[in-house]
Amino acid sequence: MKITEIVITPIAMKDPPLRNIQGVHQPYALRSILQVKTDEGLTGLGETYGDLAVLTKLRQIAPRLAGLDPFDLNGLERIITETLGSAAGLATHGLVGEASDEKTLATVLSAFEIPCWDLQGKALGRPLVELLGGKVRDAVPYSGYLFFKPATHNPAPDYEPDSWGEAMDASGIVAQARRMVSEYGFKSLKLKGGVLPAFEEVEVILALREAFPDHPLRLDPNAGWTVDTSIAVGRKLDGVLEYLEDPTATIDGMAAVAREVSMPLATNMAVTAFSHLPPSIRVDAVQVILSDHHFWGGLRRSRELAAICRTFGIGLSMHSNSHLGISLAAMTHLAGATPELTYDCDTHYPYLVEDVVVPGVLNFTDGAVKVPAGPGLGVELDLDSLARLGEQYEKCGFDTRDDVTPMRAIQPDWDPVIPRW
Ligand SMILES: O=C([O-])C(=O)C[C@H](O)[C@@H](O)C(=O)[O-]
Ligand SMILES: [Mg+2]
Repeated sequence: MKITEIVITPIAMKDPPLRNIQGVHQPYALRSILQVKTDEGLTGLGETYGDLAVLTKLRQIAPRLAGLDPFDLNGLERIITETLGSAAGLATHGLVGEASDEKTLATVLSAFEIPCWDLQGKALGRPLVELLGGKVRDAVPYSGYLFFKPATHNPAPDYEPDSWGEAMDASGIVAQARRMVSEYGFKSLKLKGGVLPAFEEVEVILALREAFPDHPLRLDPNAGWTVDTSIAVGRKLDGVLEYLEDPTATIDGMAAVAREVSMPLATNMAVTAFSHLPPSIRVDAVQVILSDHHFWGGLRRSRELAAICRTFGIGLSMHSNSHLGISLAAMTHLAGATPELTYDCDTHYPYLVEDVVVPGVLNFTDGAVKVPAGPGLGVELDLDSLARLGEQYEKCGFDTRDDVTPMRAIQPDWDPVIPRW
């Protein structure tokens, strides 16, 4: 089997005004959808970031992959490494740690690796989970991801406001959690923090604890706090949190907090590449790593990360950014075959109102998504939806994720400073 053509379609999907330390989500989230076509008539699907900097790199690589066998993942990596060379780091939105050449290569590799896996599965007539060693679980549990949010974007886009309404205080977040739990059955809850002053977020967590006595809870202010604030919050939430995620920036900062608090510290900001592991392990900076195949280099690399975590006694969870069904399918196959992944994975999927995959395969039951049974990723591309979301991209008026500018429309003097509290 040989790759003959790669079609890359940037798309924009409606996204609610979700708040975080940087500001607020734009009215559309951007993704790139990949169709890798072969001489055998099979098409492998992929999904990654839609930011122009990523898209440009994908377009640079795509023509060079003509003739490659989708089973040759080492060959894929070689072509990408040779083409990008010592590529300057991709600009990122600041919520997944520092940009670096290592992460640029890992991001681009992952974007093309997933469609190759999809092709391998399709060629063999086997679901991807079987190519990764077989199922260790039939369904992958996800956590309910809670966000502070205003009711509408400002200015409001020309589509119906999202159905989640405003959630800027404890009662709004508890109501959001109730809907997440009743509609999706989530068994754990994660609050995106860094929005209110730290001790107000503590009160929101305590309200969640009261409303959901048995749900493991997580709080993630995306490095919005100083070391001292993080320690004070950690002490106050002793026995309440399953883990505290990225309270403060840097490996040294996390290590200083970890020495003083009882709960595990988790990260998708301080340790986001293999080169971060030795310095982090040396000082026991983090006890849980949120893997993300989109920037850790794909599924093979994610499994290598899992092995390192197992070796060093580090827990493994999974990070998400706003994503569509192709990414959810890849996350579910990976988690379905990775025994080290013992924490419920993150997902933004409940906030999605439009997708490029044909509905029916990816459903949440009791908070979990069944590992798709069809060949490869087990999801089918809906070409009409792809075209519509592609048109939406052309019209949306931006080509890069930016949470700061829309926040300044709400608060003109907004400064996304870290740490804030
Ligand atoms: O765990 C995290 O840090 C994230 O999920 C990063 C995301 O970008 C989140 O902050 C968001 O969607 O605003
Ligand atoms: Mg995080």
